[in-house]
Amino acid sequence: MKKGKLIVFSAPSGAGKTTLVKHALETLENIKFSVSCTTREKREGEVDGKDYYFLTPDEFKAKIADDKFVEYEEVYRDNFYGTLKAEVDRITTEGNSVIFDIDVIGALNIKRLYGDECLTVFVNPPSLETLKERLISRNTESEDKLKQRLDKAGIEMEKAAEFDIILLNDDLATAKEKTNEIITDFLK
Ligand SMILES: Nc1nc2c(ncn2[C@@H]2O[C@H](COP(=O)(O)OP(=O)(O)O)[C@@H](O)[C@H]2O)c(=O)[nH]1
Ligand SMILES: Nc1ncnc2c1ncn2[C@@H]1O[C@H](COP(=O)(O)OP(=O)(O)O)[C@@H](O)[C@H]1O
Repeated sequence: MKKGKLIVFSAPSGAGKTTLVKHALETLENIKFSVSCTTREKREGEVDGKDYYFLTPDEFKAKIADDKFVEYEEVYRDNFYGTLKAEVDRITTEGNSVIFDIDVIGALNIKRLYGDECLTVFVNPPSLETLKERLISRNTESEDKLKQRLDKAGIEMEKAAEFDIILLNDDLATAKEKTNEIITDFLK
């Protein structure tokens, strides 16, 4: 059986990567989502084991000590996020490809580990102003968390050139179409 490949979507918070990754998962075959571990609080509508594995900081640290992660990061102050080795192995050995929604540093680390078997896609918002509007309209973050995410966005956008592909998410329908085209081409 052909082993699956890895497709990593990354972007500043609010750029739309979760929306685009969900669309790809709903409309394309043979790709599965790499469910990450996180210590952040569950948002309304999120499901443990589907959106994330929600862990306590102690549970997360135990997994670090047991060397269970391909990569992990302290993404925003006090919050850990990480990709489990077992998650990637399970999906690829089934013959499926893995799609990730992870931060910029994590994405570039995965690329370094998997090379040509991995495609990195940076989702670019049309502007920082639009990014802010999208984050406010998503209505998931407190004032303090919103600021953390916007502060980090500028630094993340400087890393865009290190990705294989930069995808503009302006008109949503166009970006969804482009997302599926990029993935289909890579998996050919
Ligand atoms: N390095 C790394 N980053 C992750 C992982 N899972 C999620 N992230 C990133 O952590 C950041 C925060 O994610 P989240 O709290 O869901 O907020 P959102 O990006 O605003 O929807 C985003 O950039 C995610 O892509 C992971 O396993 N590893
Ligand atoms: N092209 C777009 N135009 C307008 N709103 C969008 C677009 N893409 C995503 N959104 C909205 O912006 C918000 C942030 O998108 P989300 O996918 O959660 O971003 P991320 O996962 O990158 O943080 C959501 O409310 C989403 O519905």
